[in-house]
Amino acid sequence: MENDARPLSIDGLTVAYGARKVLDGLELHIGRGEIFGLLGPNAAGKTTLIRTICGRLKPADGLVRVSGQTGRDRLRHIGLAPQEIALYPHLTVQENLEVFGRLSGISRSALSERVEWASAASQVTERLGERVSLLSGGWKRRVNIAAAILHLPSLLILDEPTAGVDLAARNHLHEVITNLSLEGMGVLLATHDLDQAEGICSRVGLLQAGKLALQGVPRQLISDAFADRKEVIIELRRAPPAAHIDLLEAAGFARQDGVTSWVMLSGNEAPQLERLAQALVRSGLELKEIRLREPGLNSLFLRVIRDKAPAQ
Ligand SMILES: Nc1ncnc2c1ncn2[C@@H]1O[C@H](COP(=O)(O)OP(=O)(O)OP(=O)(O)O)[C@@H](O)[C@H]1O
Repeated sequence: MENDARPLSIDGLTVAYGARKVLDGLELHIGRGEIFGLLGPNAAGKTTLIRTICGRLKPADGLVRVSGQTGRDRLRHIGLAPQEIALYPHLTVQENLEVFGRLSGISRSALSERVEWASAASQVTERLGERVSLLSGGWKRRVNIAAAILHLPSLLILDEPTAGVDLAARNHLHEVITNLSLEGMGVLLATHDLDQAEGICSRVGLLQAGKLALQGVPRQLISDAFADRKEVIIELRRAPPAAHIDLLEAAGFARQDGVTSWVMLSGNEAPQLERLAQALVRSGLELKEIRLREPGLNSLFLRVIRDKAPAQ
């Protein structure tokens, strides 16, 4: 697009470490007010993509534009809240924000107003006077975001913003992120948490083989893939022996977590849970529970990853 002023516009991005291409012709566009969920298994290249957007890796090919700017000019439009908390633990929240504000080039006269705005937007105002080392993980993550937005970026990049925080703190962070998007920021949210992505992202993409394999609105992607089909979940009392694993796999079940939880996508007909449970018990499986679940992003991405994985 000519004069593309969207918060993020990436065309044909290829990044390699030596001969190994990690990103291969990737396309990604994030509009104002959009929260884009960057998903992908370990080593898919999420960090590589973030480092390239932030100018820390040089692409072999392609163009990254942030608010229409390329090269180093784009960097001042980016706010990055890295996965590792990047704050001075012995300084107070206010002192941290002042230091980061000065480092990002905010003038002394504008600094206190910006600190006030960023701390209100990240909901940390009540903790401004506290030392960062005394804050819980959830509060630190919010201060991390406040530090990233002081210079009013158009693109906010969040790398696993809720890693290691409890549910209440996670919901609070979601509120902060959603409010920032409502102010017009484009948000790139890298996460392993598919429930989180489904809950707050306007669009998501699965990074696989150097490209965004699936991109779209979460609910739409799920209904396109599954229509009205449901997932049958079974929980076993103990790990099944090899013969039973073969039997489960032959019936269409795949492992969920560990070896006692299995999932199967139903056909278009409503599944007969009772009959299925009886058949499993007759074949010797120690069934603890059987239930239905609506498929979600988890189910979709597991399916894509499995389908594309090389045969063992
Ligand atoms: N500096 C480097 N030199 C060589 N290879 C690298 C380098 N950094 C990353 N890689 C490789 O590139 C691939 C992508 O790594 P990257 O860290 O971008 O993935 P990721 O999706 O962020 O993973 P995770 O979810 O585990 O953080 C991996 O196979 C990794 O081993």
